[in-house]
Amino acid sequence: MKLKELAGILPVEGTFPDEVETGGVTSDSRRVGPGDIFVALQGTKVDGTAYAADAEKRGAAAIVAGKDAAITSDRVPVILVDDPRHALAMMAARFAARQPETMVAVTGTSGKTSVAAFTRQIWEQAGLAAASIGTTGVVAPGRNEYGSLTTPDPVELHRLLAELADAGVTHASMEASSHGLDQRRLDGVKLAAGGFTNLGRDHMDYHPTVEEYHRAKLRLFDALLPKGAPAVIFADDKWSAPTIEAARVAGVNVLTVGRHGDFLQIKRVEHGRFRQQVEIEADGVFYEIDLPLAGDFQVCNALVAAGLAISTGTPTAKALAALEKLQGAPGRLDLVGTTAEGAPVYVDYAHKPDALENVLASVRPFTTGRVVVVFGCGGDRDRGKRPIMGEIATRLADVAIVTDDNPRSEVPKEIRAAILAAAPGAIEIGDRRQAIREAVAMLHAGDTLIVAGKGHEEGQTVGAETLPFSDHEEVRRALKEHTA
Ligand SMILES: CC(=O)N[C@H]1[C@@H](OP(=O)(O)OP(=O)(O)OC[C@H]2O[C@@H](n3ccc(=O)[nH]c3=O)[C@H](O)[C@@H]2O)O[C@H](CO)[C@@H](O)[C@@H]1O[C@H](C)C(=O)N[C@@H](C)C(=O)N[C@H](CCC(=O)O)C(=O)O
Ligand SMILES: Nc1ncnc2c1ncn2[C@@H]1O[C@H](COP(=O)(O)OP(=O)(O)OP(=O)(O)O)[C@@H](O)[C@H]1O
Ligand SMILES: N[C@H](CCC[C@H](N)C(=O)O)C(=O)O
Ligand SMILES: [Mg+2]
Repeated sequence: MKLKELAGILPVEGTFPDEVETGGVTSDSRRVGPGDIFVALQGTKVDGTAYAADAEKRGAAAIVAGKDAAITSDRVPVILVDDPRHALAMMAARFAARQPETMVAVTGTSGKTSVAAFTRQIWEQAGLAAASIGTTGVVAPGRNEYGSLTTPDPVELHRLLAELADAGVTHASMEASSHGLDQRRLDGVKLAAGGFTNLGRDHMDYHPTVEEYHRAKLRLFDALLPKGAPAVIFADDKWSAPTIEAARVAGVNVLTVGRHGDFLQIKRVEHGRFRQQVEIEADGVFYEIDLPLAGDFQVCNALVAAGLAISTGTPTAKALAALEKLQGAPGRLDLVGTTAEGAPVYVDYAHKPDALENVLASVRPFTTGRVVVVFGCGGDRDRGKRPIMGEIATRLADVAIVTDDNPRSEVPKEIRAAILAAAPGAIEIGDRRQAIREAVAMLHAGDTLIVAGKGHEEGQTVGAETLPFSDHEEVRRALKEHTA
């Protein structure tokens, strides 16, 4: 592609020789090949402008950087723009030039992975070639692979979307993380609809205030969705009202779901350990749904997913009927087994306060005995959430066991101490395997155990090393020992 064809994204018209030919775009100098455009980003760790010379040496055809960058070159054009991350994403979209026709994105503190997976499953049941992209990776026909970020970097994302389109995928759902939205990773993706689940404390090590965190999430509605596009918003969260308000101001078509929802309204829920009965009203028609998932929050996720599918063309009755066959996303209130006396053991991904609060509250209605929780907090992550999660665990569980969850470079005992400071009566067992074993061993009939924080993860990161570790496997092993 000629550099001048990128006018509109880059201010190149008339400034550079027409013959500058470009082959692709990257923000990583180490990946620059001859003819690529290198975009120098101001990162959170290093300043990408420091690598411009390196990129030039590797054959970059042009360098793009922020307005205040001090880069000069005698050999290649240096183009300064207001927002280099946006320019990177838009160029990546232009080079890829294709994506699945119908794409939706969901944001919120909790529930994104579940909603993305559920939307894909509803489409699949409607006979469509569908994909989902998020924390648990990419799932598409004949493809199921793990990825490292919830919202991939734009160059990788647009490459992936082109691959999916080439493979015949017509519908794709993806997670829009606040980092992804803030860093413009989704810019250039043509979205047909957007979803919002909830907002709570998360990533306070990245976003200075919760308002700025909310602002980042709102980019989905005011910067990415076209005017008039459906915005499916869960109506029962404490952040629903400001979200609905902001989405209306942005000019998108707000469709609310939940107990206070207008588009899909929950009339009644009967909670069970393995499934729940839900009555929904949509456009004056009542639907009885036998949802094969536990946890009130899964009703929210299922409805946001149904809303996204319906608003992008799946008939309401079909989308709601599909909810009866949903499979939970791996590690999200995932029933691994029961003790001989019938006490269920779930593996869950709650690693932030609101998620922990929700998951513990959601098992209470069907727990006649004690709610037992095993959890920890990750190292090198938001330290402020530790006492908050300690308080939640002791308030909502009858037995709280504090253990390790990816201590990374921190001293594990100090992380545990920060949780325990707000968790009087909690039991401390640093070794996660032992913690799970002891929790399973103490279960009686009527109890429920939740092993929270790791969900689908398959490792425990201690220092710089990630040791293989799976909560699923540990629970299975402990259940076997317990019943032997
Ligand atoms: C804090 C954060 O979000 N960082 C992301 C960000 O990196 P950065 O721009 O800060 O990178 P940096 O290391 O400071 O480097 C600056 C620039 O110099 C370039 N560079 C660097 C070295 C070199 O030799 N040459 C060179 O060109 C880098 O490629 C980069 O463009 O942009 C990169 C490309 O998109 C991401 O890979 C990277 O994610 C890191 C790995 C990460 O851990 N991110 C997490 C926190 C994250 O994004 N999580 C969210 C939410 C998770 C959830 O709650 O579900 C997610 O979407 O996954
Ligand atoms: N709608 C919801 N409301 C509150 N908590 C939820 C909701 N959905 C899921 N959770 C809790 O959050 C955990 C993570 O769910 P999920 O992976 O679907 O969310 P996510 O937004 O993708 O999270 P992450 O940002 O960590 O990837 C679940 O295991 C559960 O504990
Ligand atoms: N995407 C999140 C996941 C955290 C999961 C939890 N197990 C932890 O390690 O804190 C992060 O990397 O911060
Ligand atoms: Mg996720």
